[in-house]
Amino acid sequence: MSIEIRNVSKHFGAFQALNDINLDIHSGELVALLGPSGCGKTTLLRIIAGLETPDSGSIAFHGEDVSGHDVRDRNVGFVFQHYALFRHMTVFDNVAFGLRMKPKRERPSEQIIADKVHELLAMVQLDWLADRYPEQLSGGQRQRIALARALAVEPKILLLDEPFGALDAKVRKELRRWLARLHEEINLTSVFVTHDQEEAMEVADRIVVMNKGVIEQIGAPGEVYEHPASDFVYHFLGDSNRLHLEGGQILFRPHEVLLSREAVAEYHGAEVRDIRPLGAITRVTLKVDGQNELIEAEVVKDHNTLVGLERGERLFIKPKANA
Ligand SMILES: Nc1ncnc2c1ncn2[C@@H]1O[C@H](COP(=O)(O)OP(=O)(O)OP(=O)(O)O)[C@@H](O)[C@H]1O
Repeated sequence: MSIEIRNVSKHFGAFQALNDINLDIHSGELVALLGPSGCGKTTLLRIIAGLETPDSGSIAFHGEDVSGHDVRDRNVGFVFQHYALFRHMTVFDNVAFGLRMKPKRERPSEQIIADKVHELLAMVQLDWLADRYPEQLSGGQRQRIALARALAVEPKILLLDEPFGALDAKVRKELRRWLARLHEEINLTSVFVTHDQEEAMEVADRIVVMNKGVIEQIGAPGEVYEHPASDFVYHFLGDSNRLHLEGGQILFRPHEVLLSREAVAEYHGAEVRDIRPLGAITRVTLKVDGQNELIEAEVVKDHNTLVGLERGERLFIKPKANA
């Protein structure tokens, strides 16, 4: 099911949270809304869900205007960061909840509900936890159960608001990959809010970069990273360095740098301030002559300039030509 967002604006008092948002999300797509805190991501997600009403503009699902439809009639699933499971219910009952709440005419039999719940729990690979209570689960397990619960009513659209925000880095990574795989298996349209560019790059088919209530850029992860439409997008999508030159400046990413132990024409002399091995790469912090802003260079850990390198030594650097 596709989602068409047309000229959506939203104020909270004098504050404009969304300013004339236009966005088409294709059927089966996994789209990330990415931007800094307060840029309006959650507000847009809530408007898609029907939890919030825009001041102007419309939302259509597959061409049908749903602006006037109540949240219950939109058939969307949610997974929100703090959208807790019901504490007094087992995992099984949590996942069954949405089906049991259906009006009597549409409600499946208990047997069909049980089959469906076990199928969903198997899909999130947690069927063995069916009889547990939420407090007996880890954070990552709870998020997967929340996802199973959201999927139980077979929504055509799934909305995720920082679903992995509260988890530690390793579990987040596992869950992200798992979500991307799951998304390929069941043909859902999903919109995913995050302020973490790595999360958006890793999971999404397309990224919508937002800032101060407007969309700065829409594109595939590689596209927005390689061809940022604005300085804001460039800075938001990854670490960046600024080298001041006579009559201008160059922006470049930490990996877009050439290093040398010897002075070379067009290279800039710099003092090594810090050397951080980060696994496969090593980050070197440099103070370039004549500028106070530090530069971070990232090179493979066995790069020849790193051999025996110590703080305080001199290196020579040059941003790569395509930077
Ligand atoms: N109900 C409300 N009343 C007043 N202001 C609100 C309300 N909801 C949101 N806002 C404001 O609108 C702006 C956008 O909020 P929103 O939650 O959409 O941001 P966000 O991009 O999701 O940020 P975060 O990443 O911090 O969740 C914020 O400045 C927020 O304070």
